Amino acid sequence: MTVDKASPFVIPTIDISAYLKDPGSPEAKKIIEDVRNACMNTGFFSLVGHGISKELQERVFNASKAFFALPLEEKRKLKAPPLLNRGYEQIGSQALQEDTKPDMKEGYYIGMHISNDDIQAKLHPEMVGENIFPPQLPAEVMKEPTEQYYKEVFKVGCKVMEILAKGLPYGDDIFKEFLADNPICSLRLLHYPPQVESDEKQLGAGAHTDFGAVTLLLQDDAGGLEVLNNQTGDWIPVEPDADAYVVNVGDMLAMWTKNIYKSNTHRVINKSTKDRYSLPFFFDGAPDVKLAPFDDSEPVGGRVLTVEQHMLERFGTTYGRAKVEVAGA
Ligand SMILES: O=C(O)CCC(=O)C(=O)O
Ligand SMILES: [Fe+2]
Repeated sequence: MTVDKASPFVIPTIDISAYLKDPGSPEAKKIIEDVRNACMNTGFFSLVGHGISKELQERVFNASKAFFALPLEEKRKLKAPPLLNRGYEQIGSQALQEDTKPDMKEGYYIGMHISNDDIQAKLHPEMVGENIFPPQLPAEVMKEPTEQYYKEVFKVGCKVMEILAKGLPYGDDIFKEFLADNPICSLRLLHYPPQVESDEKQLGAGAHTDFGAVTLLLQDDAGGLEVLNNQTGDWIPVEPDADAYVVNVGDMLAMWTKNIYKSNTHRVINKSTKDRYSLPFFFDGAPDVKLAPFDDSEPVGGRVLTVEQHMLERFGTTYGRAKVEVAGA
């Protein structure tokens, strides 16, 4: 499909409940088509009918608020090296965009809890291992809701991967290896303070594409997420919708499909006058899977990375860049 140059920039709303009920139904076929079209067009869609309860989502937002309200000195203790995708990162740790100030957001990563003695953790010590939680917050406040939520969004993410496979011409099991043996995913709690002064170099999250296969994002009602319309250069706001996950294609899907599926640029600026909280869930997959085009043609850029190599490169670039800024400040 070619995108009509005059076509408006649309982030469609796709209700997947009929697919969840019966993946063989005619309604499910339409959902597969709609998801495929969204991936080829803007790389974004708004997913409803996911089945995750408001109550659980609310508990996770509350966990996030309780955590970020802790004193900075206590939050700073919550790191789990050599793991890169667990624990706390303070404001200014990452610069998702080049030539900007480091991002004005703080975050907390939670993953699949796997013992550090497990062979997978030993093989992939930067990406696979144990979750950590602040001792100050009772388990029912942070650990339980966030780990439960991780499980439920993971299940929806697996369904999205299944729907994606069915919309591609490479067989329904094209992501089998990617989804095998506890694929790496991260739930990220994010907090953006309000940006009182407008400074074009200071973003909440600088313009970037996501690193993984897909992202499932829940945002609160503050607004501030914007997607780039590549044809016009305009930034299109993604309006908050409490019922919806903003789902977007990440770099891995773009690499596998040679950019037929668009890993689109987006950014966050919290222009509201209150704190903004969001919960992206990144589906990054099995670390040894190769990010080579599915059609066996030459990869864009000529180089094939594994999931892990790609993730470490993107973590290294975006966190490394912020370190340089801080050091030179
Ligand atoms: O906070 C958001 O709404 C989006 C964050 C984001 O794009 C990311 O963490 O990759
Ligand atoms: Fe993102």
